[in-house]
Amino acid sequence: MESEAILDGELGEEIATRRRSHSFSDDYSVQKTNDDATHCKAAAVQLGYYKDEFLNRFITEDVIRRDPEINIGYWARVASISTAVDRFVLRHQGKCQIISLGCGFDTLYWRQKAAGKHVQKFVEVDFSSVTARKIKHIMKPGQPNLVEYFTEKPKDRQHADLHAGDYHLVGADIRQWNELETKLEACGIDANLPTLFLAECVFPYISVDATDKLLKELAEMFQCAVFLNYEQINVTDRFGKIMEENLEHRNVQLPGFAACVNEDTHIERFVRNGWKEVKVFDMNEVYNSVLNGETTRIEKIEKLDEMLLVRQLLLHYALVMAINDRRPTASAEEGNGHAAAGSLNLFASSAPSSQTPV
Ligand SMILES: C[S@@+](CC[C@H](N)C(=O)[O-])C[C@H]1O[C@@H](n2cnc3c(N)ncnc32)[C@H](O)[C@@H]1O
Repeated sequence: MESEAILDGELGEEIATRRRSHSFSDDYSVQKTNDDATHCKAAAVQLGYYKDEFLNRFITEDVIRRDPEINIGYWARVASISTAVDRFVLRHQGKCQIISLGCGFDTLYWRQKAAGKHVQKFVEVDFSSVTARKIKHIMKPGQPNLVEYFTEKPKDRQHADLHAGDYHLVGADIRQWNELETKLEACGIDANLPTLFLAECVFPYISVDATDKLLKELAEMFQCAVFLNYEQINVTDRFGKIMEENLEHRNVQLPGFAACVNEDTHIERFVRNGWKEVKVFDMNEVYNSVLNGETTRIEKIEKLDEMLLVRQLLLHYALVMAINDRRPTASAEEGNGHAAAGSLNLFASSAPSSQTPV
């Protein structure tokens, strides 16, 4: 029972209304973070940090130029996630599914398809107000035609859900497990198929309890899953505090920051919710190893001669990789599309594993 339900009469009604409007305004500010992320990515694309021919389809306003360290930060974010996703898809030869939680206007599905990389199902989830806007952009006329990439003609349900063969976009609050589970079922998700979950700058906006519940349910439901979580780390130092204050000025609360204190807090969150192996890669480490084939080009784009600010920014973001493989064949040799659990670390070949595997 909701706590306000035990207060009857006018007082109960007033408290209920105040609580609802507070939570709506918080959620609205959180949803706006998607616009910011989309615009920052577009600014990096415009300067040539990376290619994304699809992003413009989701932009309706002028893109403002950002500082070089922000552009590099966004490039590193997109490039590292794409690298990990590519390796997962290749390892499973496409016999897998991807579920992106808090997807915003991300274009990963189209970038993957344009590069000839297919998975059996690609599901994106966000608040229904965000997915409804994304659907409008997907369906509007113009080039490139986003609908052409789907394996089936799109069916739009209640303006916030879209089902189109290999692509699904659904509106759900990921803090509400029952709602999310129902939506995943409507997409025809197969809990026995290797599954990659993505959360790119999403969990900071969600309470640790709610994220715990979500991670636990996913670990129980899926037989073989990898979770890629990109978000802040080292948030209790001066830089981290400034980052938090900046967001709070925009009315964005960060209840999930408690799990972003250091590597241990990131690892513990997954472990206590049933994920078997967890690794944390801080973005400096990723920049120096996984991405080092491109960094010379990247640093030339805006003729960066001072890397201090970039380093400081990267020190405050991490890519967390968690694995949970409960298939009976999990310990078997790789083959027939069944990769062993330990080999699912998607940076294994290129990043030193200085973190303690769990
Ligand atoms: C900073 S944006 C990132 C968007 C996208 N992942 C990216 O990196 O471009 C955070 C996204 O998480 C979504 N989000 C936050 N809390 C959510 C929740 N409880 N349920 C569904 N989506 C949520 C927001 O609506 C927003 O689109």
